Amino acid sequence: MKRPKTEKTAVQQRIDEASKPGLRAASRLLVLASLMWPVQAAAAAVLVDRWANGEVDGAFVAVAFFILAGFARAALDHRAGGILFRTADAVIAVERHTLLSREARRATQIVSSAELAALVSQKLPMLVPYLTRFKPAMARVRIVPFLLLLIVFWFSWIAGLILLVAGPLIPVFMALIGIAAREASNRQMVEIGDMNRLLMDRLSALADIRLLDATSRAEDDFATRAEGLRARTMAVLRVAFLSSTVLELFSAIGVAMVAVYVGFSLLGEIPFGAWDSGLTLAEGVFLLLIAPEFFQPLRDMAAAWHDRAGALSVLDEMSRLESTTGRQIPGEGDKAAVLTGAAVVNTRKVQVMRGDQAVDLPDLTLHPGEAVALTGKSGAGKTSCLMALAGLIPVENGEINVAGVALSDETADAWRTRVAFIPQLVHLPDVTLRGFIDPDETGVDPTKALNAAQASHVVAALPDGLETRLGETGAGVSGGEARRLLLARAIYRGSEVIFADEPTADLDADTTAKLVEMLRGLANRGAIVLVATHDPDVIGQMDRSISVEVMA
Ligand SMILES: Nc1ncnc2c1ncn2[C@@H]1O[C@H](COP(=O)(O)OP(=O)(O)OP(=O)(O)O)[C@@H](O)[C@H]1O
Repeated sequence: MKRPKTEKTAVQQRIDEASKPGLRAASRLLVLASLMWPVQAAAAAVLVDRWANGEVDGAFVAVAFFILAGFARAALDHRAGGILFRTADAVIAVERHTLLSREARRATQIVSSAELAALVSQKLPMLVPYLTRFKPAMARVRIVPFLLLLIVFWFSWIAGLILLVAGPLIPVFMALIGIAAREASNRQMVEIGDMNRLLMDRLSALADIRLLDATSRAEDDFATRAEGLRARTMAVLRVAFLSSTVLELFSAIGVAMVAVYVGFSLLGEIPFGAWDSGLTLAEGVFLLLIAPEFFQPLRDMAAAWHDRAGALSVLDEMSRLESTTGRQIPGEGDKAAVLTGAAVVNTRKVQVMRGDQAVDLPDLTLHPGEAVALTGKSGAGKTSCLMALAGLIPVENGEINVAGVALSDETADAWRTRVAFIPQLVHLPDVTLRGFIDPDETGVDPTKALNAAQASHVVAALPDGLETRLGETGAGVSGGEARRLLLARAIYRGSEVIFADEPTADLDADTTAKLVEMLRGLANRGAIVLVATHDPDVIGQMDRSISVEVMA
């Protein structure tokens, strides 16, 4: 009865499918390359035989065969290697893109960004040795040893029998070791993710750690984690070394036994084993050269065995992530057909989910040219409302209409091109300020927009002005300055709709007044300006206000 195979996950099936043509082509070339060795072995055997008999006839032909087959083997290996690496790179590029675009669209993140970074940058590349070493080694194991066994049996049933007994022991032991390898790799993968999460967490809290005088505790945490990772990595290496040792042992015993048989047979001590009168010198040399090659595909497979275990752990993690469904940000995060309607915004009985909490949004209609304040108690749902209107969180119930169409997966991308969203906490990418304000590289001077957003002095204070790199590794700017830079970008790009979340928080009265004047100016020029705020002065200067109420 056939044993049921372990179900392949969707990720595994997709990767198998995508890598199949490349792997198939490369495996054919590799099998062909392996079969060059019997040609070389035959040429070497003829050469030794002629030399022992003092004949030179045909020696040059044998040498030529040996060299030509060697070149053919190297060329085939080289070509196969190229195909394999190109295939693996392409598969990983697609998987990385799929993974990042899916996780970027999640409304609620299910893994930390540190774990995701570890998966994308450290774990995904572990599929390369799986695709370039393990898979082709498996393909060769299925063909080459059997063909070589046939050849060996043709000359001697004893040599054939030795290989037949020693060969299968290797896969049996590898399968046993494989279980341990899989578990060790799983534990190592978890540890890599945990280490990255701890690193990100502690780095983002460096100032707090110093303030709380907890530096040595943080160091101890790291030391413990690093020790854990070291132990897990050593466990993987132990399994890898153990598998290599087992394999080397069996292949050495197999080759030695063939050598002993050939030696004694040539000395006439073992008169049986060959099909007729006994082995000739050429046949003996040929068998001696073939025996190690019989084990070579098995050795390659064993050397790549822990690559398989590592890759399967990565595939498991990818499958778990892929099978966890959840709410998604609407749209594809891609370019989309333009929405032609006037930028009127309208909501009806909209409810959004924030974590497990349902947040009800007020029914509202916004027209171009309006400056509106969004008010409400802290936690009432002002930020949620702005995000929903900008198409940054999905709608659970009700409907949002924008530019004459329902805000949906199909329309969200196009809508967002018309919207500028200014959050409370701005994440600045690691690009120059010029690149940040002008991502499409239009080359138009951003000075006017920066002046309008009260941000010109921010630029003046930066070491390289507009060419200063921002973001994590660049020059820092304050929260209020970052929001003004984002406003400058909205002005520069001519955004028709501006959703600003407490844009005047942390600003002095003078800057607040100028900023509000600027926002009013944008509305006067036809933009929709919706500002979430607690500031009564700001509320007073808007055309009207809409209140977000906490539902009972
Ligand atoms: N990422 C999140 N995950 C889970 N719950 C959230 C999340 N963001 C907000 N919430 C919850 O949703 C509710 C609305 O939050 P929201 O930030 O929209 O309120 P807000 O009116 O903007 O508050 P504030 O004036 O303090 O900024 C709050 O109860 C909040 O705890």
